[in-house]
Amino acid sequence: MFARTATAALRQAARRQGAIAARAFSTSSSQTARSLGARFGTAAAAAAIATAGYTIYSAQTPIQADNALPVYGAPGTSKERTFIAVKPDGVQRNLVGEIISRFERRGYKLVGLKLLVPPVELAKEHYADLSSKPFFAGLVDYMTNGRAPVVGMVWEGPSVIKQGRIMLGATDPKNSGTGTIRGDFCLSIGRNIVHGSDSAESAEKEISLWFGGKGEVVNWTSNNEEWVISEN
Ligand SMILES: Nc1ncnc2c1ncn2[C@@H]1O[C@H](COP(=O)(O)OP(=O)(O)OP(=O)(O)O)[C@@H](O)[C@H]1O
Repeated sequence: MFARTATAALRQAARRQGAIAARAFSTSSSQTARSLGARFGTAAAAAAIATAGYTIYSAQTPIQADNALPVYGAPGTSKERTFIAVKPDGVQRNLVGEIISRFERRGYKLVGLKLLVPPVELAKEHYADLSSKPFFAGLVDYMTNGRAPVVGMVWEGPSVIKQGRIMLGATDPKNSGTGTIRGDFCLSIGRNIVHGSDSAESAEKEISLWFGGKGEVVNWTSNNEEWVISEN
């Protein structure tokens, strides 16, 4: 679907510029998208498909450029960031919208979002601290076997690392309180539907690992920020 969207954007840009008659843009490869963008000029280059997990990079100027801010944000400030993932069981169970909605309604800002089947090496690196556990192989397979993708997200806001973990609930749903995501939707530790960074160090590692590509995290200003974040 993303490939079709990008292709449509390229077609539209080409028509606007009166550049080249419409052609059959049937491919979705990033290389082709980029070369089409180059051929059709700046406007068409606004849509290009990258190889990693159907991420779409916009060539338009970011809404608010903040080049000094690393992708993992600034822990301890209102620009603190955490990595939250909806695991394959959460995607299968149609809980992506519910989970996004909880973070949005709390007031946190979505600054990174992607849908992907993670490569085995990525999952192994993500869970490297669990590599000696008996469930490690099963955990990596469940995350990477492609029976459903993972939705990776970066959320930003004050105390989002700690509060994100509270919103998720205890790792084992048997111990998760009602009102938490796991407490409301899960029964088993092997199918606990979400992941959240557990410290500033984890957030830095995980955001860099999952969203390290150029432009994958977007700095932007929410119009209602002053209504959500203030010490008066
Ligand atoms: N005993 C277990 N049996 C099966 N799977 C487990 C077990 N313990 C942990 N897991 C899986 O490994 C994941 C990572 O475990 P960890 O101890 O790091 O907890 P967590 O940080 O709360 O979880 P996550 O990293 O997914 O947010 C768990 O979310 C769960 O999916």
